[in-house]
Amino acid sequence: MKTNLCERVSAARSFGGMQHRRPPKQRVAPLQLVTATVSDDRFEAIVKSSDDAIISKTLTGIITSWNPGAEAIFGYTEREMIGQPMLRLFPIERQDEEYYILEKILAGEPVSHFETVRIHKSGKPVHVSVSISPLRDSEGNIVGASKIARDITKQVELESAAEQFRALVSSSDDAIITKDINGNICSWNNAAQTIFGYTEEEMIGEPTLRLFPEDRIEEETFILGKILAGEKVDHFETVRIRKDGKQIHVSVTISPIRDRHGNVVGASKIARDITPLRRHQEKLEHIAHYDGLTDLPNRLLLTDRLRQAMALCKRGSQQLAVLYLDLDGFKQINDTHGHDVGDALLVALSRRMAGSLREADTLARIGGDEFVAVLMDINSAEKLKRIVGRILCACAEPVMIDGKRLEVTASIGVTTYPHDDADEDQLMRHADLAMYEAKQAGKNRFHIFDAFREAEGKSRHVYVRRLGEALERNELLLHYQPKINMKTNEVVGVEALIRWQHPDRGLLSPSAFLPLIDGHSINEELGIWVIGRALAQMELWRGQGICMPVSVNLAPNQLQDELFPTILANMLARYPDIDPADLELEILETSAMHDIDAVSHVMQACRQLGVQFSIDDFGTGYSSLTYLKRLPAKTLKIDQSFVRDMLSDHEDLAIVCGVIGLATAFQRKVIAEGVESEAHGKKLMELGCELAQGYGISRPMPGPKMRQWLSAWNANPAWS
Ligand SMILES: Nc1nc2c(ncn2[C@@H]2O[C@H](COP(=O)(O)OP(=O)(O)OP(=O)(O)O)[C@@H](O)[C@H]2O)c(=O)[nH]1
Repeated sequence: MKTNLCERVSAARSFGGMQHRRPPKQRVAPLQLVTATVSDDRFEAIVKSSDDAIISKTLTGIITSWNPGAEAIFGYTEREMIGQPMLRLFPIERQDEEYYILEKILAGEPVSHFETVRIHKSGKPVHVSVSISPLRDSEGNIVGASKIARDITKQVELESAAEQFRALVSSSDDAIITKDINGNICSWNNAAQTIFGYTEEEMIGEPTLRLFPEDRIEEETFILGKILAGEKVDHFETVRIRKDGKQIHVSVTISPIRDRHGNVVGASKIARDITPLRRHQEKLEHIAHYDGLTDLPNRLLLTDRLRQAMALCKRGSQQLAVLYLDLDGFKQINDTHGHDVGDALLVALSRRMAGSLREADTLARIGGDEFVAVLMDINSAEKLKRIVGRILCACAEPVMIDGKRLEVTASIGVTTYPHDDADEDQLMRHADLAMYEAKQAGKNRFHIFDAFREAEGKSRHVYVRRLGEALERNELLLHYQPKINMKTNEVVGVEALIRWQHPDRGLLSPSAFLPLIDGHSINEELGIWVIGRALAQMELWRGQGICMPVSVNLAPNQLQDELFPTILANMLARYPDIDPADLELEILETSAMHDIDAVSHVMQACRQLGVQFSIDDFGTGYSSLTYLKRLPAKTLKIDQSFVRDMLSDHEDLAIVCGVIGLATAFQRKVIAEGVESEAHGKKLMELGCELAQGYGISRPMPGPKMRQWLSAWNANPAWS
């Protein structure tokens, strides 16, 4: 091609040389003058009114005529172009075309519908289709050329755009499909073939429904409805079926196709295969919601499922159970056999446990060797216990791993909803607390969370605050219950008992508020307050000539407080006239047993101050004799529960006898609480217990009433 072009160029140049031999002023006649046959006004009118450029030029390429069409296409006026070389319109890279054209013309040959590019006066390219014919004089000599050029820029641009579009469609990774208004496919690109597996031949004219899974057929109605309404369906994620039957996830955008009147005549659809993306998402979601080792739901999914289950329960008035399970002795397995064996055991046990649950239940692994199960539709305690028992068995059965027989057990905490009316986090926390209790109780068992106790716990802080206020507002007071020697009828002392004069609820006995602050430090505060108030009362009575021992109850933790003896010493120092031996501190048998070393140490320090001790509720704490020996208590108080029933219950009577025997053996005094009748008193004296306290003698009374009571008692002794 290149050689041809060169040849064309050199031929044209030599032709150009020939032109130079003509006289320079010789002018080529205008087209209309040299055309022998058509030279009338009509011809000129046609030329002038033509939309095409009609131009004539000499054999040297000099323009000799230029019609308005040429002006419209190339931008130059006739005046600007007459006498100018035709080359002025040629882009540099196409200038050799002029030589080629002139060569053809010189050879008497026309150039037909030659599509090329010329330059508009503005510098913009103009696409033209040119036809060039030789112009001859009357003798038939070729004297020039006539050229008709049609502006085809728009057409070329359209074709180019269409071409680009075709390239785009065929190289797209997205399926690009068009369909008619009936849903039949009109075009199908390469990517559509790749994505759906069908060739163009197989799909043209076919309904797009062929790609729809059966359960999604109605989507086509929805899509067509939108399209007919002139609306677009944007990034609609759905599922389609490949030729090989496999399901694929696609994101489709469907737009209406309109004719030039604006009527919707079909739809174009761009479908992207998002199956890998979806799989990836599913994988990520799985990782986010399932435990990597056991493939059980993790805490996140569990919380979600529990929330749904709770909503279901609320609607259907059913009950669910949350089980918090922790394996017993799992660390030992890891330590002895290695982590991998531990892992294998976790997997084996989680399968077993899951197998012992029902379809609707959920088992989740929430960490190390901890699992949570949500059991649905638990309508009886028996059913719950049966399932929990099954899980315990599933865990306790040996597992063979790598020829090793491994055995663990599980501790399970249980709570039920809505009985335990908490949110999902609290339910798990409650089950966890119950699991801890199961561990404490010896493992390989379950413990059911006590929602009632928890409710009490909630009101506890309210009580603590309220009791603090009660102390400040002087709402607390002491009542005193006499203790007598039944044999001598002598009043041997009184026990100070706390009361709360509640502004709304009236006079409250300790059982109404002390259990609610059990374990809280306000207990010790109250204990100190009681001692202070009792000492003040003793001082008052002394002024009235009443001198008798007063016993007060110590808070359980007071005996573990090393500072207590110092506090007590300071209090006693404020009442120098009171004999410390008249102050008796009553301690609970159960709290004294808690830390025998510390307790006996504090008791000894208090004894040094001169105060006495008695052990309250004796018989309820199963103290060992060794403990009893170590506690420097002068008196044992027989718990009222034994005393009250000893007349009818042989076992209680045996305990009362036992305590009296112990007191005698250890040379302690013994006093019976809960003496309600004369018969009780007589029996106790028979058994060797002379000291007594109870409703049969007197109810507790305010301090100011004591004087009156004492004189009445002395005047009328009930025991003889
Ligand atoms: N093999 C294995 N061990 C784990 C994994 N996650 C946590 N652990 C171990 O599991 C043990 C769980 O601790 P504990 O529950 O206190 O151990 P335990 O012996 O069962 O103690 P108790 O519950 O009091 O009976 C720890 O030793 C953890 O290191 C795990 O994914 N695989």
